[in-house]
Amino acid sequence: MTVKLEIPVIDLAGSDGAEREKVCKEVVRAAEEWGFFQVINHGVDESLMKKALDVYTEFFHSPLEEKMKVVIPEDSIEGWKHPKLTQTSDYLQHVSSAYSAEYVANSWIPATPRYTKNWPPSPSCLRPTMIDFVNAGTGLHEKLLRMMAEGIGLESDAFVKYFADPRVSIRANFYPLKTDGSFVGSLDPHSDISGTTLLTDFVDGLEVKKDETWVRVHPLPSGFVVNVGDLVEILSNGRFKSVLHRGCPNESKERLSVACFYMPNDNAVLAPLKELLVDGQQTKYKAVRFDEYFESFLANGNNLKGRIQTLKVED
Ligand SMILES: O=C(O)CCC(=O)C(=O)O
Ligand SMILES: [Fe+2]
Repeated sequence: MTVKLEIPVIDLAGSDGAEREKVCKEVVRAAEEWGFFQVINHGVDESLMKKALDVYTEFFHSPLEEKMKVVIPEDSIEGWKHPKLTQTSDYLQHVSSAYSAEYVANSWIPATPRYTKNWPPSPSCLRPTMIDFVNAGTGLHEKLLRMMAEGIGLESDAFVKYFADPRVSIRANFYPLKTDGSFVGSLDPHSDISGTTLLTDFVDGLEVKKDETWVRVHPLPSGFVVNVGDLVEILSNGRFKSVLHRGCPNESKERLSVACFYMPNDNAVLAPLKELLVDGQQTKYKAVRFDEYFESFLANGNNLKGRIQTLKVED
């Protein structure tokens, strides 16, 4: 008999009351064993999640001239990119070689001119929707990081304190339904550069590496798919896993995924938490400043787990 593997589903309904300790342990187990899980009853309004998918669906279906207004400029990674219809700048070359689906990526927090200038102007409800969405998403990221810390016996803010003045980015990936001869990209295997990532996605297509197999995720309509990013792997000294995953088109439906990345500010220095280096535990990662880690991502791309390997301390 083959056992069908599924990423864990965690109900957060009791997580602010008497059940908190139990739910924290479930989050910890999922972050250790899978690096991926789904959460339900997470407190983010389901209609806001649906609206976020709707505004991006409208964006991807808008005429080329509309999308070209926010095409990724030469010196940036923020904006819209289509692997066949847009140029790839030198700056983006390494990153985009591993990424071949049509996408739009923007940082929404902080809302400084560096980022706001390439926010899609249409549809007109995209900006207000996404501002609400990233604020709600930020609350959930913080909550999950607190639960991970509490679940391993640390102070609740042991992880979140590294994310003061965070950068919160959205990457919407579009996988149209393949009709004969038409181009449909996919997102090559990668780990995320974030602390944590929340994925909103109602159609199957995400696949997660578990040991040596690719496991397909079946997203629950009102749930978020959560994954541990490289930065939480580093902070937890490898206890929580930032695992490879890939985005595939669906065989019978158009598919859209909206990833919300929770990242620290540029100056944050990430290293395994001192509280975890007890009882002979050695540090497994070198300290790195977030802007430098991000630059290494731009310079080397997402070549599987290559990026985080550069920080590994030899045994
Ligand atoms: O589209 C997907 O299923 C994966 C999205 C993803 O992993 C990302 O945007 O980082
Ligand atoms: Fe990802």
